[in-house]
Amino acid sequence: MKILVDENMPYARELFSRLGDVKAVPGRPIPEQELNDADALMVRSVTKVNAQLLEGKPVRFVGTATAGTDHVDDAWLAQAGIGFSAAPGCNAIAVVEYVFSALLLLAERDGFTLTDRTVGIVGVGNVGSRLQARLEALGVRTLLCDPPRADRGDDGDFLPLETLVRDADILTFHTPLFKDGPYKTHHLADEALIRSLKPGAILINACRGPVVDNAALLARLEAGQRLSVVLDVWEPEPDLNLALLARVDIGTAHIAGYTLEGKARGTTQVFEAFSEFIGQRQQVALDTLLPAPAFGRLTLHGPLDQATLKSLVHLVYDVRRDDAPLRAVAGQAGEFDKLRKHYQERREWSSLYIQCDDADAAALLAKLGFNAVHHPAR
Ligand SMILES: NC(=O)C1=CN([C@@H]2O[C@H](COP(=O)(O)OP(=O)(O)OC[C@H]3O[C@@H](n4cnc5c(N)ncnc54)[C@H](O)[C@@H]3O)[C@@H](O)[C@H]2O)C=CC1
Ligand SMILES: O=C(O)C(=O)[C@H](O)COP(=O)(O)O
Repeated sequence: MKILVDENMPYARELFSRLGDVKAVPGRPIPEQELNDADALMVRSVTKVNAQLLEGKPVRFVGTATAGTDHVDDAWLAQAGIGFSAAPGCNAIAVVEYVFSALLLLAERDGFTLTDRTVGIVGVGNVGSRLQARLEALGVRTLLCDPPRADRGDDGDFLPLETLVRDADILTFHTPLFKDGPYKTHHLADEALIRSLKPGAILINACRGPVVDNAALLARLEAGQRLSVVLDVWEPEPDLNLALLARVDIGTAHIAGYTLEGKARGTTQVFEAFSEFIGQRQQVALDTLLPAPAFGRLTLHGPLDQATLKSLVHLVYDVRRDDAPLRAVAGQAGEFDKLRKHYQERREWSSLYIQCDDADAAALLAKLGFNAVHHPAR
């Protein structure tokens, strides 16, 4: 059995070779001749999976090691009898930590305290709900918008998008990309929405580029609207608008979800789904795959304030590490994808073991997702 895997999928060769012959290939563009004798295809978000790619090919299963599935025509796969699995939630923690890294940076630069700000979260799924939990643990007020969940009667105080636009100081988008339908998210942040944001607001998009109308955003920034912007995703990718990149406060190459843990979870989730699909069910413990992190352990003396939290967060991941390289190469053919392919290892906060002599600091850091314990000073 031949299993084609995207070369940007850590641990794929190691895992899938338990089930068949593995060939690693680029995802954009994917070498289509490799599909002529492939039984299974494991992709990431850069590969469009549809009839045009797979009609008449022997592929019986497609896995995508991603949370988003807008690159996959799952309705066509279903009618063609091709099995399909995504990796919901695999990189949600990574995206949350990206957002925190950006917010703590802007807070220090602009001299504000996060607990004095209200954060509007649009899309309260795997990413949005974890972001809400961590912000609330820190004492930050959140406002939530998720019409599909509200319509399903899920627990939660879901508000109309207009309320978030009116009341939030920070508006962050974590929805799928729906091009149409009752919950359409394409250009959800349009000119009118952007214009209505509070003066000095922060707009974050770490879901899919077209959820924010990039041309309208650029026009508002060029018109002098007081707005800070964090963009991890662009309209379009990989050929983002250079004028927009020059105007945003933080700009990165669609790497918010790129922790090693997040990517490894993506690979293991599709591996487990495929093993089940072929009747050879296997499960993988993530910690058997991951290497030891660069920072093992540290001691925190005294209480946790915002500046200390920023130091800890940025010790693990500082978003500037990804902003500068994008600005350096944007506009050069192939460089956006190269940044993503050769991504420097990044870990999650849980990889940092922190001994705190202050019990409240330990409890808060643990709630935020660090591996923190209280260890009284002697
Ligand atoms: N930048 C990156 O590296 C990453 C980007 N993503 C993107 O972020 C999206 C969200 O990720 P997850 O939270 O894991 O997905 P999820 O599917 O768990 O959550 C999405 C939430 O958005 C809600 N939603 C759908 N339509 C909406 C609308 N019109 N208005 C408001 N809410 C709406 C859904 O009901 C759901 O609760 C993914 O679909 C993916 O496109 C995800 C991971 C990494
Ligand atoms: O999971 C998702 O959805 C994402 O956006 C991924 O983090 C994107 O990574 P690639 O699949 O494009 O490598």
